[in-house]
Amino acid sequence: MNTLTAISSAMVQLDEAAYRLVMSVPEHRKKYLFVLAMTLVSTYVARRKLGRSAARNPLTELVERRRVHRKVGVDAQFLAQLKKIVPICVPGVASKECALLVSLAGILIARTWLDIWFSSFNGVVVRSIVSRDWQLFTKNALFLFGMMMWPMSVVNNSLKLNINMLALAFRSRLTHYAHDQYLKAITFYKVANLDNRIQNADQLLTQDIDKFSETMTHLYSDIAKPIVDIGLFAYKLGQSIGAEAPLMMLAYFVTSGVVLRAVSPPFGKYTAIEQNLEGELRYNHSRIIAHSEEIAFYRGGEREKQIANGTFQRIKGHLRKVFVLRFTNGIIDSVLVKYCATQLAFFILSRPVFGRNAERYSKEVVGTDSTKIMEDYSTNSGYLINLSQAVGRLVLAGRDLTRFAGYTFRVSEFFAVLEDINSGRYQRTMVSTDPSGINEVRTIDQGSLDGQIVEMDGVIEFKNVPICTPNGDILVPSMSFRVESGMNCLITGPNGCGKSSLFRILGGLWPIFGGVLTKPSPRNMFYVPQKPYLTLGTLRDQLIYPDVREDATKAGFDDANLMALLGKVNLEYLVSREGGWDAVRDWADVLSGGEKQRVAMARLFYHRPQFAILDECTSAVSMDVEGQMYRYARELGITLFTVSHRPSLVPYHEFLLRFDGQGNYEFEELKHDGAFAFARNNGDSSPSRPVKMMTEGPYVGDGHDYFEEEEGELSDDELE
Ligand SMILES: Nc1ncnc2c1ncn2[C@@H]1O[C@H](COP(=O)(O)OP(=O)(O)OP(=O)(O)O)[C@@H](O)[C@H]1O
Repeated sequence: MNTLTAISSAMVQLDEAAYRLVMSVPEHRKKYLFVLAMTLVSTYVARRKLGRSAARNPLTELVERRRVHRKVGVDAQFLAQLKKIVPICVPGVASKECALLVSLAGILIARTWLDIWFSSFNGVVVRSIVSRDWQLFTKNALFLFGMMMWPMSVVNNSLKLNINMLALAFRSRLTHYAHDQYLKAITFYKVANLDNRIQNADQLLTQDIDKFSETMTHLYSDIAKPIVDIGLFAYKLGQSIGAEAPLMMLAYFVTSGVVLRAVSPPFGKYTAIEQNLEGELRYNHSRIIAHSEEIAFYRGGEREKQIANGTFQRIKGHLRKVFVLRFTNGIIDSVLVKYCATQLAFFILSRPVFGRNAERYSKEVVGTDSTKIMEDYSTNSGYLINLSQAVGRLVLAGRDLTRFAGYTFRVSEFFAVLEDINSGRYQRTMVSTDPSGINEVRTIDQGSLDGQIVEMDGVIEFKNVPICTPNGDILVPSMSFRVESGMNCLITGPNGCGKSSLFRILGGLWPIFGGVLTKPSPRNMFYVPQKPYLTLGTLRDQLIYPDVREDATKAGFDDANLMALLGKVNLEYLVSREGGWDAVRDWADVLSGGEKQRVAMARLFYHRPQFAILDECTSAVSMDVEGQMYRYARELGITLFTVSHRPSLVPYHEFLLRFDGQGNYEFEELKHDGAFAFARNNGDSSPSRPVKMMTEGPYVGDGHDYFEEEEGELSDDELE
């Protein structure tokens, strides 16, 4: 009993102290103002520092430049972005996400009801102890609580489960949407190569979408529950102490919320910068993994370390300053949201005893049973704590909202870029060469370009088509030539003259700025690059990529047919060496350079397109196997466009397209000797060749024929 009396008298004293403290605020005002002023000054200084260092750091500068007119915060732009993303997350009232949102709301209400129940239950238990009523105590503390612990436990854990499921459902919707848009046609290529607004698509597709979904779900519960709590606890408190109690508390929180909003730094913007910097570091490391062999040969570890450390240093600098900012901001938060609110709570709780109606309360409610004060104090403080926590969560949710605005900005910008690209528009920032140093942002709308594409089988024709980079830089002002099915064409020229660019235009990767390009549909054209792409999956998957096994079966290919194709590139041994067609390996590591190129050629034979673009794709293959592969391609009726500097390939081509690297080109028919005749006589079914020469611009040969000299092979002169 002594302990209980001590507790109860301590509480009364605490109340009195709180009352006196509140009453004596004018004396303390100076101290409060001093602490507040100091905190504001340090916040301001940290913000200034962060702003300055962000401007110094080149990557942040880039981010800033791109966002120069787009402040990230909780504003109209944020709402507009959210309005676009939310329908993706919740597609309709009949969706699973809507059901999860409703069930989450139900669980939140149940949780609030349990909190209310617990507050009054607690009061009764305290009273039963103070009044030494064993029966009342056992009935409540043991039996009633023993029963209620089950629903409380179930509700609390259901809340966690529902929140996780909802976040996963949002993430799933967003990820599928992003995959659909990003992996549609060749959008992923355009994001990386044509448009330069998105730097780290991988991070956006994984981490940012995940964070966005998680934050949105938590914000829903952190906003919806407090709102319900505020209504219910304010009502209960009003019933118990009087309407002025919840009103005072709410008025205080609104005021402190306004102050907090005014002094809080733009954490949303800092989150966006942080995400960009993190993406940069991840990119550094993924590059090291992808190019480990080259880096190892160069002994480039030290240099890569410098680059990675430099990026990490920028993250560290940024985070340090954000942490300091959070610290100073946290002080204001705690003082305003926690401690000042607690003072007010003490004052409110003392109202029944010290307030205007203290006498009436003492006579009518308490009477002779002073333990009633204890019960009311406990119950009311439970209500008040819940009310304060609810408001506190709501105020802090406001801060999370700015972080959420950062994720929303990144995700919505990504989706906007994907939408732009899918509707044929891309944007590039051109690095300025003029002294003003102002970089130009150029938007290119493919729909408004003059170039025209005509789809026709059996022919590839360039008619006055300029070879331009996506920047609009002209490599060849106007190009015209025609190649029909069966007429192989060899392309040569110095580095950087536009050979691959021609293919990128032909393959539809780059836009066509003018003229008319006639070509077969994409499925009748196939590209074989110098560094073959090997997919994740089995050995069979490497051969039939991008088909899957079912497609291969439908096309009449079983493992025996595939083995025959491997035979055409002398790779039959691969099946037994790697453990069968279903073996799954990291193919980029287990195959040698030449083997990779031969697998890529076998893939070409599997697809058997009308036209194939071979971009130095046999550079690592021995010449005898190379010849064998070229002959087989002709047998299959595949017309080849080959970029190569090897004269040994001349016999397999009928035309030569030479770039001079100055914007001129020459398209000429090759005259062959016996070597060519040999090649043609091996199953050549080409139609008669039109002899057509188109030369654009004043082509002046520079004496260099752009063929490498190969020992034991025919030189260009010999072929002529
Ligand atoms: N994505 C791009 N955006 C802008 N310009 C590019 C892009 N890719 C290449 N270029 C530019 O186009 C020019 C021609 O490049 P291309 O790859 O066509 O050369 P190439 O003739 O194939 O050279 P190489 O023999 O070295 O492979 C280069 O100067 C390069 O700077």
